[in-house]
Amino acid sequence: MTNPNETDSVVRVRGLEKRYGDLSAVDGVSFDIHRGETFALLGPNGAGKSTTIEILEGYRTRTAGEVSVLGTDPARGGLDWKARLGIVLQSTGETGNATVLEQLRHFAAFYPRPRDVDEVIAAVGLEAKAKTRISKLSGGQRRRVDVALGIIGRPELLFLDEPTTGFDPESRRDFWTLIRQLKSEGTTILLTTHYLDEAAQLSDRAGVIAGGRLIEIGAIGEIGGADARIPVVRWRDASGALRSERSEHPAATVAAIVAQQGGEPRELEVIRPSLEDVYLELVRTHDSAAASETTIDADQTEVLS
Ligand SMILES: Nc1ncnc2c1ncn2[C@@H]1O[C@H](COP(=O)(O)OP(=O)(O)OP(=O)(O)O)[C@@H](O)[C@H]1O
Repeated sequence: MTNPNETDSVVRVRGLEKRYGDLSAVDGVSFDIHRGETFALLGPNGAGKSTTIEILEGYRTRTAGEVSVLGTDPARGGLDWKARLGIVLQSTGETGNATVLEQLRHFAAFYPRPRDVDEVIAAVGLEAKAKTRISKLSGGQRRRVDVALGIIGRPELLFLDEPTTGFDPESRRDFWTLIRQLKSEGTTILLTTHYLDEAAQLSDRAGVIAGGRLIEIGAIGEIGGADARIPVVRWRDASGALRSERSEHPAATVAAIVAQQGGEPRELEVIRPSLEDVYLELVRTHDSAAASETTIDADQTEVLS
């Protein structure tokens, strides 16, 4: 059956592969991003996130697979297509002699329907630095310039590759407000981040990529499956041993422990696994499966040789 949303896919990726020599950096990845949604691509260092994003942005060629971004193959995207994208690359690129205001005005002129430069400067919290040279800004402030440049063209699709690296906690919260505002205006967003709380706060859906493969995809609250979010009750029992039990009815479990121990259990806590807990478990399971596959391969090589 066809996915009813499939026709509304802003990004459509099927069987994407990227090899660097012998290394398979992206290995058969498929996913869609629907209009207006925020999709997080999560995964450990070297998983293949930036490679995937840069292929979608038209910055990297692919080895195999089909890709469509705003209805166009990025390998053949022209200037009109590029003007519909907003891109915040992983590395901080802006170091020039221009001031924040000059740089934004300069870039705004490339787009047919740019946002108001002063509004963008305010949105990224750089009013006090508008007339400062970018080379004199702190790392976190330069990152805000990157974000400002990414949104100045009023993009339909915004790529954010680790956008808040180097932000202080308050700036991250301000950034989240900005992203929510862009989302409410209908912007489709592809986000990569190592801050799982950020992904949980901002995204509608997420894909987890490890070793170049998509190991999980789904609604942000359902990643890892329903069981992954079952609360865990932890306590220290009468012998001093640390115990834990997953329970869909944690209050009843706690009551049973109290009854059994005849009093307040020591160090009692009820934890609802966060996206970070679920993500770490997924990646750990993937790593141990990949390690045992390697062992099996090595064993077979021995038998065959
Ligand atoms: N230009 C390149 N030439 C060779 N190998 C590369 C190149 N770019 C990336 N790789 C390799 O491809 C794999 C995927 O890299 P990629 O940058 O896509 O990972 P990532 O998921 O974005 O990681 P991070 O979270 O560290 O940014 C890594 O093993 C990396 O070393």
